[in-house]
Amino acid sequence: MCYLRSCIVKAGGTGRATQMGKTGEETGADGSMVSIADYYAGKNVLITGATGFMGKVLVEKLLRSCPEVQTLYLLVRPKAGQSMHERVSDMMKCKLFDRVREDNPDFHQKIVPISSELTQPALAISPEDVERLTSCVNIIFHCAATIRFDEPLKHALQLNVMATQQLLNLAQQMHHLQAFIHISTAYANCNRRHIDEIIYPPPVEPKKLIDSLEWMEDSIVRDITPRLIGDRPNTYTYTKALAECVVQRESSKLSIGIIRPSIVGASWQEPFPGWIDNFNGPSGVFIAAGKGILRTMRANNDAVADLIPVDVVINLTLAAGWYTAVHRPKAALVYNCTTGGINPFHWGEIEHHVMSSFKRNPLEQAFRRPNANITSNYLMNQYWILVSHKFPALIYDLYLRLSGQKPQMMRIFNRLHKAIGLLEYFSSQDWEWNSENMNMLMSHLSPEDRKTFNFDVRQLNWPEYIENYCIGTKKYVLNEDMSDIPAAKQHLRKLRNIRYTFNTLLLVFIWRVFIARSQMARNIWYFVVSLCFKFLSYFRASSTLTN
Ligand SMILES: CCCCCCCC/C=C\CCCCCCCC(=O)SCCNC(=O)CCNC(=O)[C@H](O)C(C)(C)COP(=O)(O)OP(=O)(O)OC[C@H]1O[C@@H](n2cnc3c(N)ncnc32)[C@H](O)[C@@H]1OP(=O)(O)O
Ligand SMILES: NC(=O)C1=CN([C@@H]2O[C@H](COP(=O)(O)OP(=O)(O)OC[C@H]3O[C@@H](n4cnc5c(N)ncnc54)[C@H](OP(=O)(O)O)[C@@H]3O)[C@@H](O)[C@H]2O)C=CC1
Repeated sequence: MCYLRSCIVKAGGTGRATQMGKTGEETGADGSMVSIADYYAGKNVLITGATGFMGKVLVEKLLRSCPEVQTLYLLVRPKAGQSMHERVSDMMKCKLFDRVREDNPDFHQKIVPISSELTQPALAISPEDVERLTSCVNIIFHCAATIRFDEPLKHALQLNVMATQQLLNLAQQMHHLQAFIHISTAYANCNRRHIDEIIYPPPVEPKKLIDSLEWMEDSIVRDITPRLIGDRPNTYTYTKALAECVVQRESSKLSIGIIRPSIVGASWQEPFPGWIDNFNGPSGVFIAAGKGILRTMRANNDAVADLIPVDVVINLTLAAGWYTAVHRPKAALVYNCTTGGINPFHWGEIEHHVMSSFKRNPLEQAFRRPNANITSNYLMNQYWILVSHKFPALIYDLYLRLSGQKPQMMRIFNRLHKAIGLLEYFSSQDWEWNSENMNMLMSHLSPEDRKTFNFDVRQLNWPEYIENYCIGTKKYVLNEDMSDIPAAKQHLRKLRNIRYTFNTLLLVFIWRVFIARSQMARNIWYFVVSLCFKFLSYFRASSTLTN
């Protein structure tokens, strides 16, 4: 991590290294503010994290709604045996880009991948590429991050904090840079209940932490991590808070905007409703519930579920890029991008709508009928984990073993428990975010831009959104076909019949055991049977009389 320390020292030591590019294009010929699409026309944009969930949506929206944009430079690394070019070309083939492809089949010509590994010295960008970027980039969107909650602290620090610092260093060498937009998270300060659009003092001086961790063995870092992160739940929120501080320190040299989305979910409207491509956050929980695997989770029914659709976040991000470049605010502007204070929806309501949506549009080959319940009671949750997760998993694994297959259900449940254990912190409490800057930004948009770059979540209809979200997980995450819904419904009916049969057999068994042992149980049984007989004979007699 030696080079990382040097880059932070370097950044702190340099004077005003960058002359923020002047364009003279901020206002139209008549003195009015340029529209967002007009602003991006002819601009060169640098994007990190473009292969990720939000990065892809950002690239798509820029190409579709700002068709005159000059070039998108994407910092990408080779991964899983695929070269950077193969990765970008695969990305552009994905369904998300269908609308752009229709409008402009040659859109790929605007995309230039740049090889970069963000955890390496100088971001591992070649000198030629550095030259190219510093001479032409006008705006940077920094989306790359590790969003894993269980990331070892050193790695989270390298990617979320140090890579951000290195990118800021690069930004300062850019001759025509007008805005640097950093994607943070609304939970960077989740140790507070009320969160304003300001950058709070960091939990620790980032440079000091880097210096101290540099010489430490990974095992020691692991041991002291809980002490370091203190009242934050994971290394992710901790390092994102440090990153904000690092970004803010450059705000005298660069025009900076910081976007803080809450829990980013499937798209609301654009490019089509329900687009989602991963298991992160609530998506994995929805899928596990839809497959009938997840039956119980700790969450507060009445706590606000601060989900925000990905297209809303991206529209706000592009608008913030425009505003930052045009207005050049003196201090970094923070935009809390949340729904809770504007159009609240609660975890209890989410549970209800997710369940009813998966009943209407079931997933294929469900393990059990979808029926998940959330509870804030720890003991209750543990009870249901035992009865509804572990017991069925044991039985199913026994069945797999007996039929000569490898048992797998217990392993799946263990992973599920680990994942939901990490999410429960966020579903068991609520936060209040101030969103004045989001409102301020909206008030600066022309009516046309407000439509094209819509981030007005007051219009969001939650039940409809959740329905499209669930369908999106089915279609785009699990690649299931909607035409298979009748078969999936048939499968659910089969599962219901199996359950009824199993329950009946269990009841008869328990009763038989009970009856064999107790005279009182036998008496009750005869009494109930004779009552039924009497009722039946009365019913038959009265129906004969009426006829
Ligand atoms: C009825 C409903 C009721 C609702 C109740 C409430 C629900 C919601 C609750 C609360 C949501 C709150 C969320 C707060 C958010 C904060 C906001 C942000 O700022 S950041 C974003 C958040 N970040 C994360 O969500 C990362 C969380 N994930 C992780 O940290 C790790 O993934 C973890 C620890 C959960 C699991 O790690 P591993 O190493 O065990 O597993 P791995 O490799 O990540 O994935 C597991 C399996 O999933 C597949 N998988 C993962 N992503 C995939 C993809 N995109 N496509 C296909 N498969 C994928 C993988 O291939 C793997 O499957 P194979 O075992 O290999 O078969
Ligand atoms: N998803 C959410 O709910 C929320 C996300 N955010 C923030 O939004 C941003 C984007 O999140 P999201 O799109 O969901 O995350 P993803 O995990 O989907 O994407 C992360 C991106 O970062 C890139 N990346 C990671 N490590 C490196 C590396 N070493 N070198 C180069 N690139 C790297 C990934 O590239 P590769 O494909 O090569 O791995 C990928 O493109 C993050 O900053 C996150 O903190 C904020 C709030 C909520």
